[in-house]
Amino acid sequence: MAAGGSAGERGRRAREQALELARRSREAYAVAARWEAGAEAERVVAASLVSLTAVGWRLLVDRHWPGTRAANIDMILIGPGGVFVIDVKRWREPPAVADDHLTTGGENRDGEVAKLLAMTRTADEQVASLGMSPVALRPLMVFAGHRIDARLGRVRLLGHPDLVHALVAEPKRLTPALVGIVGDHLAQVFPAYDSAALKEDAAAAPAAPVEIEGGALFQTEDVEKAAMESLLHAPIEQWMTFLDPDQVGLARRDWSGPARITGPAGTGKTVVGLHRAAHLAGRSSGRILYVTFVNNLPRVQKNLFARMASTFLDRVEFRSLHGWASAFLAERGAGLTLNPPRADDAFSRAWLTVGRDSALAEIDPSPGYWREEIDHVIKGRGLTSLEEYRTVARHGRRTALQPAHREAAWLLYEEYEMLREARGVGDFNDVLLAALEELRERPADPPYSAVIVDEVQDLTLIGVRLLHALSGDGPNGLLLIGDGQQAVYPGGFRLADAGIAVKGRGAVLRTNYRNAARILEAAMEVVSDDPFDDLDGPNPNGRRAVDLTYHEGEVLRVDAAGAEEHDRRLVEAIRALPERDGGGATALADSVVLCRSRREIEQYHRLFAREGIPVLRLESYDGRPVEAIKLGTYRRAKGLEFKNVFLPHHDHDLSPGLEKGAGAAEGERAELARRQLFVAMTRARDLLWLGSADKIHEPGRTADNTEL
Ligand SMILES: Nc1ncnc2c1ncn2[C@@H]1O[C@H](COP(=O)(O)OP(=O)(O)OP(=O)(O)O)[C@@H](O)[C@H]1O
Repeated sequence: MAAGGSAGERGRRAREQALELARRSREAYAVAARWEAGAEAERVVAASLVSLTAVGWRLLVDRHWPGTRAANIDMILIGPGGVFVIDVKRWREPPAVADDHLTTGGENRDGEVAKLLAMTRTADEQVASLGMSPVALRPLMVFAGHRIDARLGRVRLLGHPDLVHALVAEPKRLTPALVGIVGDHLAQVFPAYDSAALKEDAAAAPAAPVEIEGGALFQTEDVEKAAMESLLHAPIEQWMTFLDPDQVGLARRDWSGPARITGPAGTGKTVVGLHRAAHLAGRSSGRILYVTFVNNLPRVQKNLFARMASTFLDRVEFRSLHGWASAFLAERGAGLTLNPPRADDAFSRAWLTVGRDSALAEIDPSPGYWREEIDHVIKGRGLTSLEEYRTVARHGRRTALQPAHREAAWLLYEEYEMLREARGVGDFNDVLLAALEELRERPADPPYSAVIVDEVQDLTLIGVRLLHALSGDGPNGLLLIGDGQQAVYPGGFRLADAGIAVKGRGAVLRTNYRNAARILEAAMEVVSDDPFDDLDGPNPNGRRAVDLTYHEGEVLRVDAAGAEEHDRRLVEAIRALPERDGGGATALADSVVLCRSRREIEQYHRLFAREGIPVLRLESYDGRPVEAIKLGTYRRAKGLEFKNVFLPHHDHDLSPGLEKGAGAAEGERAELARRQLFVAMTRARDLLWLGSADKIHEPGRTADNTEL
């Protein structure tokens, strides 16, 4: 069901709200008449805002600006749509916005914008102490007697006829109780200059309704339309406005150089990253790059950001690392033909020629292990000579290599490079290497004022170097967010290898806001014995201290006698979702089936098609609700979350045979498989369905694990 009830119900509520506002506007006009003896136009502005108090808003008028001797803030408006710091302007000539400047009658008025922004920053401090993010606080310039609806950076500019419906249309951020709490707090810290000037509640004023000269304060139909629009949007989630004190502190902190945020799964790292992007966008006019490894995540993050801080949407670029690097190279006219299948083919040939029968087979006879060695260790670290490779610490790779193995691996790498170049194609690492070279020769223009990297643990060293080259070491320039326990690619590095120093600029989040306790416990069980690497060193203990925010949840384990029964029970469980969700018809929208391989995905896609269950592949998912079950790989699910998560054959890669008596390389593979499963399990908020079958159809391993 769409947000806010049925269409008929929404329409009725929107109409009621508009009529109530129109009725109250007459009373408000009378109140404003006593407050503002000045011009008619100003009285109308005041009356428009006072009338909003009839539908849950609170108005503070003529407040003292703390920290100044005599300055005042015209008004502060607190309501369902957030908090607005208001400056009322009575200009003879209409306001105009062009090229990021405010003018009137050809005169520049940027100084007044700067003053309003400075006032807003004081209010930012105050709301932050309540755990409220500055994204919910907006500077608003209202123009008496003129029409305008524009933005200038963070500042919204509205003419009085556009005022009421623009505010009513704002998505819902604050509940009535929160309007009260925030209003009381702000009333205290911004004391009234002359409290007798205007009663905050127009209803309490003993004024008789009067007819307003020149007609109504606003068009009732416009307000009705705006109220409808607001009701159509789902209310903004709580974390988009309120954070815990640690999170607010991190989002607003001033860092003198590169910084780093870590924390176990679901502790709000991305939430902080998004709020920080908004905070930085509000403080400078530069562009901000928000980058992550997985391809579809930027779309999801962009949509979240659009809901929580639409004002800054055009200032923050959400990109995947490879997407950004490819576009950057294309922009510079640097020709590199990215062709992963042909690069794979070059690798297969190289393996057959110099790998398969070499010393490498003693360690691991499967080419996949060595492809990863090249992708993540040799090329991924930008090594250029065997000498370098001989001594490099292969963080995160558990298998020790003798000199003969390193020599053989290097030979394989050189053969691969030769064959790849002969084909005239590049792989994903080549894109990053070329972008880094290009950037070192000709820096980005204009440069980014900040680069925020999410899920940094999935990047190769070259990827991190590239982003560091983009951001530099300046204050608040680079923020690395991630969690080594969720690394789903082998081979790591230390920040020192990338030349990045974060000493004294690191923080750890510890409160899990996502998973129900049972789900987190089941996930932790999988990795509790595995040490993991976090960019600044090894972490010996897989079981980490996490505070939980309590909510109900369930882990459903299904042990089927065979693959057929397993799949039948999976389909049954998916069909039972609406009932579980109390008859809700949108259960599929917040549910996902995650698989270990692409082949398994194809298999389940066919099954769901046969069963008439609508499917949306994660490649096409952008975070907006669609009434279809999502389907994707564990890796593709990085950074996402769903109410219900189904993991068919979840334990297939964890069979004890794989760990016991097997070589170190297989042990390493099993550890990686456990970590990937951990990531998949921690995507679930309320329901985690874990399927296993005694005799299953072997879906096979994909040779290519790349998820780009
Ligand atoms: N302050 C908060 N109040 C309420 N909910 C919150 C808060 N912070 C985060 N959340 C919730 O927790 C969820 C997880 O947050 P987020 O995705 O930022 O975690 P994460 O640490 O990046 O997770 P992961 O590393 O597993 O991807 C969010 O989607 C949000 O619903």
